[in-house]
Amino acid sequence: MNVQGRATLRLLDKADKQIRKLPRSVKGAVYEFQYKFRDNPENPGLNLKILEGVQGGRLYSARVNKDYRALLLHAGESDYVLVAVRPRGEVYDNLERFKHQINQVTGGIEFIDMEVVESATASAEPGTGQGHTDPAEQAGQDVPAEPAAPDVPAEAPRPLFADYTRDQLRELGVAEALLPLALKVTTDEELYGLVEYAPSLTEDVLLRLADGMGFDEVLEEITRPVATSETVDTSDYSAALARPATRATSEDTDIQAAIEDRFSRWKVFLHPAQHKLVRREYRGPARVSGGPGTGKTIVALHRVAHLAARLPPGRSKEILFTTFNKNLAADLRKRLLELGGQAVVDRVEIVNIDKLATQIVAETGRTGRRRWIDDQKALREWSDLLTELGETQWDAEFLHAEWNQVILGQAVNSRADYFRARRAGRGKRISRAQRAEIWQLVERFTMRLDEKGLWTHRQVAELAARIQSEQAMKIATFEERQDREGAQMLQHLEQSWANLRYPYRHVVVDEAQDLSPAHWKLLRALVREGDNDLFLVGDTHQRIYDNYASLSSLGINIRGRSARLTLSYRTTRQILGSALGLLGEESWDNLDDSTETLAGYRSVLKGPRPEIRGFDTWQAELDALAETVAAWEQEDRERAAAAAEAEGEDGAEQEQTSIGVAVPTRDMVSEVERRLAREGVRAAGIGPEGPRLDDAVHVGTLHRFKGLEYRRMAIAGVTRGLVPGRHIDQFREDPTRHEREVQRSRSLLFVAATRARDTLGITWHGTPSPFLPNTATDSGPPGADQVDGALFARGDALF
Ligand SMILES: Nc1ncnc2c1ncn2[C@@H]1O[C@H](COP(=O)(O)OP(=O)(O)OP(=O)(O)O)[C@@H](O)[C@H]1O
Repeated sequence: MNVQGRATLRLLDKADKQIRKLPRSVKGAVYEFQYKFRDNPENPGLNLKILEGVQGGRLYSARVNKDYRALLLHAGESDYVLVAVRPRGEVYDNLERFKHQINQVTGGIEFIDMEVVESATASAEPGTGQGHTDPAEQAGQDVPAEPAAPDVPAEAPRPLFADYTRDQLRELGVAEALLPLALKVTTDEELYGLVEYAPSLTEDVLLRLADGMGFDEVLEEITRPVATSETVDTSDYSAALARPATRATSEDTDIQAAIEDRFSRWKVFLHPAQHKLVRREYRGPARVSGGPGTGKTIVALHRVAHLAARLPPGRSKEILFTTFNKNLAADLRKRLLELGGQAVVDRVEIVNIDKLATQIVAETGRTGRRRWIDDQKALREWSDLLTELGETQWDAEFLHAEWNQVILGQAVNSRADYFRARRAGRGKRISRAQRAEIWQLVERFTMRLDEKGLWTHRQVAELAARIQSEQAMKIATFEERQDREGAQMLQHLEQSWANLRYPYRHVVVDEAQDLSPAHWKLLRALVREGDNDLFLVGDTHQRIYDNYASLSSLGINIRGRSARLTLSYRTTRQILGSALGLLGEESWDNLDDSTETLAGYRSVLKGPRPEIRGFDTWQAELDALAETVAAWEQEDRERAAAAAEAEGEDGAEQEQTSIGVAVPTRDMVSEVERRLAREGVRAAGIGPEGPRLDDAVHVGTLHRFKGLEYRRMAIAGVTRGLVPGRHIDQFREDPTRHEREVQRSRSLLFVAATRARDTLGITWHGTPSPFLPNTATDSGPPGADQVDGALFARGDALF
C-alpha cells in the first residue's frame, strides 16, 4: 500500500545497460530523481507527462535534469517502472519506436526502444576480431550490406531463423515487436546486436535456436519454465508487474546498485534461469553446473540469502556455506555481506571445507597438538617407513596414492571395506593378499604420523566425516527410539542424547568439483536428509585438485535435480572459444558416474581475440611480458583519465587495476614479480589467503587464479615440460593415472584462461605446450569454433 502522494519506482531489466553508459553526473541526477519521484510524482519540478502517441497510453516522461528525461511506464495506481533515460532531444521524436507489451507467454512487462535495438543489430561488425583479418574470419563475412562484386552473382544470405515462422517464434515467447527483425538477421554478430537490448526471454530463445536447439527443446527447456499458468490479460499492467516474469528491481537501493557498474548488477538482476534455481523447492540434494562465468557462485550466494530469509527467527548459524579454498571462503563472506547484509551473514557459517573438518575434529578433543604436512612431506615419511621396515615390494609413491585416493579418498575405514573398495583409475591390479599387505602398511604409516604428531588434510577430512557420520547414526537411532517409546523415553533421557541434533538445516557448496569423497561424507552427515538439504554448484572442467567423487555412491542423490547454466557473464566469446579449445577432446564426469558437457556454453560479450606468441628463451618471454603489462597499465590509466574527463564511461570500473599474470611454477612467480618491479610495475603475489595487495598487478601460479576474475590476463610459460609439468612423466607406466594428470593440467590452463574478462594473452618459450592450438595439428584446437570460430591468432604483435 502506498502512502498518499508517494509512488513506487522500479527499474526494468536491461534498462540499466544504457543508463550505465550515461555520464556520471547524469547517473547522479538519476539517483536524486528516483527519490524525488517516489516521494511525490506530482512534484512540478519533475514535469511528469504522458507521451501522447505511444501505443497503450501509459508511457510518461519526467525530468531528470535539464538535458535528460526518464521514460516511465505506468503500471497502475501509483506504480511506475523506469524503462529508460534519454537525452531530452531524443525523447519526443519518432515516438512509435517505443514499444511495450505484456508478454503473452510469461505475463511479464517488456519494453523495447526499436531504435536502440535496430542500431545495435545494424552496427554488428562482420566477424569478431578487432583489427585481425585472418582467412577464417573473412570467410564468415557474408554481410548483407556488402555489395557483391559485379561479376559474381549475389546470393542473398540466408536468415538465421529461416526455418521458423513468426507464429513459432511468438509461441516461444519472442517479443512481438522484435519478430520482424529476428526473422531478418543473417549472422551471429547481428543476432548478438539484436539480443543485447532485447527482453531476456527473447535473448534466450533466439540464442538457443541459433545454437541448433530444436523448437520443441527450446519450448521445453527455455520457454515452459518461465511461462505463466494464468491466463494473461495483456492490458493488465498491475497484474503483470506483480509477476516474477517482470524483471524489475524491488528495493529502493537496487536502482543505485544496478546502474553503479556492471559488476554489481548480479546483486539485482538474476537471469530467469538463475532465479529459478535460487527459488526452487528441492526434495533433496540439488546441483548446478555450468562453464566458467555463468554465475554459479552468484546463484549459490542468492540461494544462501533466500534460505536465510526463510529461517525461523533466531541467532544460530543454521546454514553452512562452504568451498574448497580459504581465500574463496573469505570472498564468499564479503559478497554475501554485500548481498544480504549482516542479518544474513549472522545466520550462515562460511568456512572452507578443510577448516570445517579441522574444527569438528578439534571439538572432540581427540587430537592433541598436531602439525600439518603436505604431500611431499608425507611421501618422505612413507619412504622412511619403507626403509626402516626393509620393505621393497611397494614404493612410497604407490602407497601414498593408494592411501590418498582409495582409502582416504573413498573414506574407507576398515580392512573389510578396503577389500571391497573400487580402485577405478588406479591402473595396476592388486590381489586380495596384496590388499591385506597394503592395509597393514597403511596402519603402520598412520600410527607413525600419530606418534610424530603429524597429519594431512585428507586424513582430517576422513576423520571428521567419520565423527559426523557416527553422530548422524546416533540421531537416527534416537529418533527411532523416540518414535517407538514416545514420552516414556523422554523421562529417562540422558543429557548426551538430549543435545543430539544436526548442526545445519541447509548446506550450500561452491566449487563442488574439488571436494573429495570424505568431504562429501562429512557434508552428508551434517544435515538431515530431506527438502533443500544440499545445494552444490561447480564445474568439473575446472577440477584442479586430485579429488573425484561419485555423489550417488556417497548417499547424495542429485538425479532429477541437476541443472546447467550456459550463458557466461564474464568472458567474451572470443576468449571463451579459445579456452574451450584448450580442453581438447577429453571426456569429463558429472560428479555422478556420467559425463558432463559444455554444449550451448556461450557469451554475448565481445572483445579482441586472445593472442599467443612464442619466444626462444624464458628471458625473452619475461621481457616481452613486462613490456606488455606495463603497456596495459598505461593504457588503463589513460582510459580512466579520459573517462573521468569525458564522464562518459564508468570511471570507477576503469580506474581499478585489474591485471593478472599466471605462470606454472612458484619460482616463475618470483621471477615475474622481480621483472615487473624493474619495469616500474607494482606487482603483488597471490597467496593462500588471496592477493597480497588489491591495487597491484596480481601474479600467481595457475592454481591461485581459481575463482578470481581480471579485466586482462597474461598466462606465461605455457611451454612443453611446464604445462603439463614434467613430473607427470613418472605416471607413464600407469596410463589411467597419467591421463588424469593430463586432464587436470588442461583444467588448470582452462581455469586461468577463463579468468579474463576482456583481454587474454598466452606466451611460451622454447617448445609450446601440447595444449596450445596449432602445435599438435595445423587445423586449430578441436571445439574452438564451437562458440565463435575463433582460433588463437598467432601474430607478430604481442597480445
Ligand atoms: N545475472 C547476472 N547478471 C549480471 N552479472 C552476472 C550475473 N550472473 C553472474 N554475473 C557476473 O558474472 C561473473 C561470473 O559469475 P560467477 O563468479 O558467479 O560465475 P561462476 O560460474 O561461479 O564462474 P567460475 O566457474 O569461473 O568460478 C561475475 O562477475 C558476476 O558478477
